[in-house]
Amino acid sequence: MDKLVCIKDFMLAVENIWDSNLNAYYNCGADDEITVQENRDAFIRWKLRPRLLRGVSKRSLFTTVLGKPVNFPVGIAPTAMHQMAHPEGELATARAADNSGTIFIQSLHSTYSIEEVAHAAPNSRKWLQMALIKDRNKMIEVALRAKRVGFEAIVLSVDTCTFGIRRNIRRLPFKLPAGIRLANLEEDEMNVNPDGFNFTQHSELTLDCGATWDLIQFLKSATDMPIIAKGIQTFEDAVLAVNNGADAIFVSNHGGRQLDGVIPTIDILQEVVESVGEHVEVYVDGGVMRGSDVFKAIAIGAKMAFIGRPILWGLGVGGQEGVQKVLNILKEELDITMALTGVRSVSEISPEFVRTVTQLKTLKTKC
Ligand SMILES: Cc1cc2nc3c(=O)[nH]c(=O)nc-3n(C[C@H](O)[C@H](O)[C@H](O)COP(=O)(O)O)c2cc1C
Ligand SMILES: CCCCCCC(=O)C(=O)O
Repeated sequence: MDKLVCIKDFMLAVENIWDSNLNAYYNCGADDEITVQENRDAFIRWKLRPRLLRGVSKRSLFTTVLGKPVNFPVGIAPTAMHQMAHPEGELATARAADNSGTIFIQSLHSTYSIEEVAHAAPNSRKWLQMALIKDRNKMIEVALRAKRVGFEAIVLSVDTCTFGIRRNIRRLPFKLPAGIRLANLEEDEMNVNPDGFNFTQHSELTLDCGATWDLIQFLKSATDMPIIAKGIQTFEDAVLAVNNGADAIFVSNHGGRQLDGVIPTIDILQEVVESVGEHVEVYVDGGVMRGSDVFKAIAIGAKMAFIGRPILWGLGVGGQEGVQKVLNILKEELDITMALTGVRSVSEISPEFVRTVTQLKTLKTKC
């Protein structure tokens, strides 16, 4: 792993480790995968404005999220079925998050249970991702189990009432490797009938396209846990989520896996921060691959940036060590970006440090 010095190196390395099945599932996006690419391209359009000679020999990446500390503002977004990437699956991911001092969002569709993850990383910060499943009793039961073992919050994925069309996994078609089970959902169709697994069928059977905003208040009252609305892509929905009780907003397009052709997340962030940022924290994910991407997200107003695929690439390359290295790379890159832009702490990162290419063209300067 010594030769892997940036996140892109991990992305390329894992291609030779995973078979076509895993490469297709983990890396796919929806339809033409335009949004997958544009999430990345949009970061490139945002440019940095470094300020110089500002005495930055001592720097701190420490921040707080939902009132508690993290060592740096990069967390692990929920991604399903980590055991396909590495035998230690979510146990390795949670331990890496713990060692790095950041948050792990465990997917409801994980291959180790919430209790197993809590046991592996008892003192770490953990949130549980909840899907829009039809069975409300199950939703509450799993959330309360998570609360009992120390999960702090529920991340409700409001963008997934069905799965987007992921052509590459249809073409194969994707097959679940033997022995992979959804550990939190014993009676799930996938566990009962693993050979017949098919994403479209699975979403029709288990997910609820009838869900509405009152689900946030329902989940909050039933669990008495903070609810984070994940998948928000407009300021209108950010306001609705907050008015319906959301404690934080997570700007995400699911890494381009749901609706293709949407606005890249980094470009939506500003309108969401302007509409609800005074009341709740705002997080973002989608295409974050460099410490400078994290810096840009924080400058626009995010409290934290999250990463999905890079964690799976780290897991595939080297289990816990691989995930830790991915997190360390982003941490170091963010630190160097801070030094070179002239900021000493995460709280000093502000909108004055970024401009979009379009803003630069219209900018009036005077001396
Ligand atoms: C393989 C894979 C599985 C995912 N599983 C989930 C999931 O179970 N729940 C969820 O809310 N989001 C899921 N996501 C979306 C991620 O949480 C996140 O929004 C996305 O990966 C961010 O983009 P990035 O991969 O470019 O960092 C998944 C993404 C990938 C790539
Ligand atoms: C039966 C497992 C389905 C999990 C889907 C996870 C997900 O959201 C994804 O994008 O893939």
